[in-house]
Amino acid sequence: MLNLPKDFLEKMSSLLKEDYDLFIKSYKSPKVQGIRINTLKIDIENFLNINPFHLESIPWVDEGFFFEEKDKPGKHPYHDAGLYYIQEPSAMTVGTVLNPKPGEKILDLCAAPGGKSTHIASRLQGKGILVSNEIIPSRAKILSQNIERMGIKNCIVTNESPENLSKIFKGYFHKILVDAPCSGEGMFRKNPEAIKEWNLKNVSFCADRQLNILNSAAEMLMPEGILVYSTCTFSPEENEGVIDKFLKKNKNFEIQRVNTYKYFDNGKPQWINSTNENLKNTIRLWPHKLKGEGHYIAILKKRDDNIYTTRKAKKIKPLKLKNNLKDFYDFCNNFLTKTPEGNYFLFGEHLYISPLEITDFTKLKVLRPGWHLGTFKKNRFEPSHALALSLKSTEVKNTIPFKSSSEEIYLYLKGESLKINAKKGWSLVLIDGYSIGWSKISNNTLKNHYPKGLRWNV
Ligand SMILES: C[S@@+](CC[C@H](N)C(=O)[O-])C[C@H]1O[C@@H](n2cnc3c(N)ncnc32)[C@H](O)[C@@H]1O
Repeated sequence: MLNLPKDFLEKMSSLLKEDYDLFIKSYKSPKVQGIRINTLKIDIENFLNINPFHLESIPWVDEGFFFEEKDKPGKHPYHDAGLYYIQEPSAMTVGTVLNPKPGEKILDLCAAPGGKSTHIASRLQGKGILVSNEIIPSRAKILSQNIERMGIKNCIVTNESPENLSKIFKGYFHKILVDAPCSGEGMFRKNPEAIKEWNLKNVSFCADRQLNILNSAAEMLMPEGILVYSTCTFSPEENEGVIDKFLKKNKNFEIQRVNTYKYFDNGKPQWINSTNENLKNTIRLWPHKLKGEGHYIAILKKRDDNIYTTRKAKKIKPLKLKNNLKDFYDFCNNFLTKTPEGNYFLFGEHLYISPLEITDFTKLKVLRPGWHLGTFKKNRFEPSHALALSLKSTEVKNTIPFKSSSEEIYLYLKGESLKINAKKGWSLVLIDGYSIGWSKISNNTLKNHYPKGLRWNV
């Protein structure tokens, strides 16, 4: 049994009353774990046909499945191929509640390590724009790697404060997710480290910070836009309390009912002595009521009051470096069945396609300005790992198909060269038909282009 703080236990006992014993009992059961199928790469039925794990459907998320501890999906090559994302089952609810639709412009304001962003991207199905932002640089890097691993093309990764972002993107987004930094009470079972950082002072610090983040988010939403707020904590101050304060200041927002599922609980206005009965239309997920950890989710809708207009942004500039593009076109003609098209954008020697119609990145810290296609080297173009992971086998001329049961796939992931009888040039390595990385063939040898930092060393 975890060593939970006394103040926390007293507070939960006074809030939960007769449910308290059940709640405490939930800390004796093991944490629940899930994978979410990346439908950008594989549909659910096809995944279930090749599934090597012991999976059970998560009833409230179409793409979600519980797995068993012994499965270790993080250590299977399918993970490296981006066929799924390991995500806590309650956390998967947030992407479902946001309900992204292809073509929408969506901001994930507190995005690292990327669970919800990768869910949003899979629902966008490559259409629309996702801006994934993370304020902490090291975490933003991990976010960017996860966006790459999942083969996402239409995402920009930024490393900014919500306040700075709001200066650039006024009234720009259809939907914004604020998955706020919180006191993490709902994750004590999954991440016991969070227990050490918990105290009542921190709860109130988190609540103030959450309100500031929400206020910045509100400015970036277009009229009729949807703002989803979520936390992984139980504390009413950080949940109903933050929403109540936000609504008092932002009169042009209203709560929208979250579709409930039989194991979800409703928000508790009585816990913050609020008269706003609409807070009951927000939801709480409890570890003693479902197979998942603690979460809180609210949907806020912005009324059309015409006070915000989309900022006039600079349009994408066409590329001037025609010679350099020739190497890219040569690569596409030789090795792809179709040239990727869109707003080409050069970031140093790196070629991207930006999903944004604006390029005013000068005032923003941008880690990934869009779909990374590759790098211009001397007299040649080298395709990127991001391009490999986003391509389907039918989109390239040459493939090296390995089975997940083969020895070769493990040798490839370890970065080894292999003797192989295949056509000269760039070839996409596949695992059971799904892209996992590049190789270059010459003299019947596969030169390994799996990124050095990702190679397996076991
Ligand atoms: C709950 S986590 C996000 C988890 C993520 N949405 C996911 O599903 O993988 C909250 C994130 O907010 C970031 N954060 C911390 N302070 C912040 C601030 N002042 N403004 C915005 N984000 C902040 C944290 O670094 C953290 O990565």
